[in-house]
Amino acid sequence: MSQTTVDTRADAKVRTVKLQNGDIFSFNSNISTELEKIPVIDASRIWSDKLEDRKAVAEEIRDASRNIGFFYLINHGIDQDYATEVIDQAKRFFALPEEKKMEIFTGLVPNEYHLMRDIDLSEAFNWAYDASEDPEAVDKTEPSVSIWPSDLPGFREGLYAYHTKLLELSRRLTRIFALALHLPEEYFDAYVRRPEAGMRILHYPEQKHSVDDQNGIGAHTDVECFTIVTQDLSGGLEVLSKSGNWIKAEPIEGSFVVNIADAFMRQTNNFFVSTIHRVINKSGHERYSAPFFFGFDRKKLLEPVPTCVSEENPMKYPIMTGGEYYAWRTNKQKDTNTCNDKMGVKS
Ligand SMILES: O=C(O)CCC(=O)C(=O)O
Ligand SMILES: [Fe+2]
Repeated sequence: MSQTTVDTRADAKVRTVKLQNGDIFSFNSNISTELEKIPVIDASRIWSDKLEDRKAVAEEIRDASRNIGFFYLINHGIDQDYATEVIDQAKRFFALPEEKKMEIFTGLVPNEYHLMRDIDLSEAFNWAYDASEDPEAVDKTEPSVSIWPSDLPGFREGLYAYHTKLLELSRRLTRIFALALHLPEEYFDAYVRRPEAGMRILHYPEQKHSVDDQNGIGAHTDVECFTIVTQDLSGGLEVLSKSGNWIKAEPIEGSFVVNIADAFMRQTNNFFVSTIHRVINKSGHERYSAPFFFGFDRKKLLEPVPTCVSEENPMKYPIMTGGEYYAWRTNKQKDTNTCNDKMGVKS
């Protein structure tokens, strides 16, 4: 996640948001609207044996990914019990005493307990890809890096049961994204044999302050290829549309909210858009969510997608591996003020 600075002073002429990658966006009002809608896509066809079905759903995903960078997936085929279990485990974890949670606070991202109450009103627990929980892992001996709370039986198991399902869905979605980019279906397969697949559970206490003074999570874009968000029924996720309005991503029971993230926007030469979003919990009660951040193998070169570059539209970014990009990006996050980096957009 890339946090931002938002200038929303009452006397500010234009409201702007500055992302960690240096990009500055303006928006009309800090108040969210339901006037624009995020597309709802029936995912049952991604599992169809018929290529025409998979291509049809890919076209819907293509439109959503380039126009708004966000869409809902319904009928995705993952049993609701997995999501319910993860939200229940989140409630159990965040209800632990502060000292207990701080035992696994590392100050590093990811793999940590993460307390953001000073800036944003939320707390998070992150965990990483684990080869032993990936039925398709290429190297089952790869050591696990996540840190787990002690004395919480069933916690790790409940989280990974869902994580493993989302991994399978994401590999399938990667194929659909290849079709969406008018490439052979297997085009990205080699990038996701050893994917990045961090996940987090989040707890947002009810927010009392105004949206100008506080957010659950401030305006940001995600870092990897795409994110799959499971949210409870509280509402609060908002998306900044191209027209400069904050659109509510209203909860749809049993659905996922999927959004394009920065690495995919970069690889598609800005054809897909990584859209700014935030969370404001004014629901009157606590909110829980579980985003899954899916990315390509850090060792692979993030080559430009061939259908997104041409002589008239050359690649806007230097080509680097996923690992180099991630290192540059996390460094950037530490220093919001440096915008002129050779690794960023070509001038
Ligand atoms: O809680 C949510 O609905 C989204 C959280 C999010 O955007 C993030 O963790 O990057
Ligand atoms: Fe996000």
